[in-house]
Amino acid sequence: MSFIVKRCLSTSTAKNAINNVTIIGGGLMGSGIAQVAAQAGNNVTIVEVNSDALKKADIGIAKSLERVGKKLHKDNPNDAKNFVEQIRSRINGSTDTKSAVQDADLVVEAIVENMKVKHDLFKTLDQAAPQKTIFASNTSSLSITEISSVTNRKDRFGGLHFFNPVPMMKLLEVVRTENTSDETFNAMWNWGKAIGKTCIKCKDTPGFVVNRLLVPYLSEAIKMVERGDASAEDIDIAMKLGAGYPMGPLELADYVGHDTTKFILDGWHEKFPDNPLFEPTKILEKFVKEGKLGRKSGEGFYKYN
Ligand SMILES: CCCCCCCCCCCCCC(=O)CC(=O)SCCNC(=O)CCNC(=O)[C@H](O)C(C)(C)COP(=O)(O)OP(=O)(O)OC[C@H]1O[C@@H](n2cnc3c(N)ncnc32)[C@H](O)[C@@H]1OP(=O)(O)O
Ligand SMILES: NC(=O)C1=CN([C@@H]2O[C@H](COP(=O)(O)OP(=O)(O)OC[C@H]3O[C@@H](n4cnc5c(N)ncnc54)[C@H](O)[C@@H]3O)[C@@H](O)[C@H]2O)C=CC1
Repeated sequence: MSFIVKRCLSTSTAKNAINNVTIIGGGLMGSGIAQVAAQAGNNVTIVEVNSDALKKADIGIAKSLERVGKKLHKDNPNDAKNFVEQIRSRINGSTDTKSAVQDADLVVEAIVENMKVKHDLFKTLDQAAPQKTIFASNTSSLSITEISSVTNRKDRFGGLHFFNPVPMMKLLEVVRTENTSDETFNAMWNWGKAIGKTCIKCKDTPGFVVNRLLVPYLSEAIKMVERGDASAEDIDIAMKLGAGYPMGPLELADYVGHDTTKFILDGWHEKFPDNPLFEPTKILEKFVKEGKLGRKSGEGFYKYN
């Protein structure tokens, strides 16, 4: 009996199994997604625009894995080192989008938050990837239905929205459109669980669940600074000590990155022009113009070294 059960399980696992994962974009989010997939045993390929970007992703992943390795192997630095090397050996880098998806079971897109750029990418991916490949976007704020509209695999397309920093944040929003098939949704859901995330099911509505609530909150915090209602430091202290958040809203905005924040804001302003929450802000415009993108560039509301 147990043999039959096992055989049935392994057959269904094999059918929906996701082993080869290609992540497009190895920035803040893509490198974290690559790391957790590799930690779960997947063969991972990261696609970036050039070799410098791949190198940066590799360094970021190594640093994060060292933190995880130290925790897992507190008393044995050698085991910690082996852990890091073993996981890194499952991650390859490429600058050739087409060849990187040839054998992919799943492609997760984590490039800039811009519909046109995402459309250009998915047109290329749709031509290059085999029929079996599931496509997912990690978009924060764009419609998955609209992103998928340029492909011929709308049934094999969904959203996998991770949270920053990916290795630490337990949630994964699994987004299905009207066109996402049950098989695709189940494969994405099972993969999310297999890589250790707690999954929630979301419809393709603006901001899904978390960002529908988080964006107005961050937006109002930035407007409070702009109006001079309180300093960034005091607002952050207030929300940490008064509401129990691990980071204040301005620290969090620095953590997300102001280029991404501005992309989100501009996109929602275009979509909801009458909503004052999404009106352009001078602070964000200035930050992005000056290259002050937050933690990743060394300065935003705060300075980092
Ligand atoms: C006016 C208009 C404005 C428009 C505004 C529009 C705004 C739009 C923004 C929308 C944002 C969209 C983003 C999105 O789509 C969704 C998101 O991702 S939102 C972000 C969600 N993330 C959070 O909320 C993070 C909250 N912070 C935390 O949970 C903690 O602060 C954090 C875990 C990041 C760090 O913990 P902390 O105690 O503060 O610091 P430590 O450095 O001590 O770390 C604790 C612990 O964690 C380990 N660790 C941390 N980072 C990593 C890592 N990258 N890899 C591995 N391990 C990591 C660290 O080693 C520590 O472990 P110990 O065992 O405790 O030593
Ligand atoms: N920053 C955050 O906290 C979160 C961001 N997201 C979403 O994840 C996506 C990526 O965001 P981040 O990682 O923060 O951005 P990022 O700017 O850190 O990384 C994006 C990476 O994509 C690369 N890239 C751009 N075009 C590419 C292409 N055609 N092919 C290959 N690589 C390409 C860039 O070189 C860059 O390294 C966005 O859609 C964003 O909305 C989702 C959750 C949280």
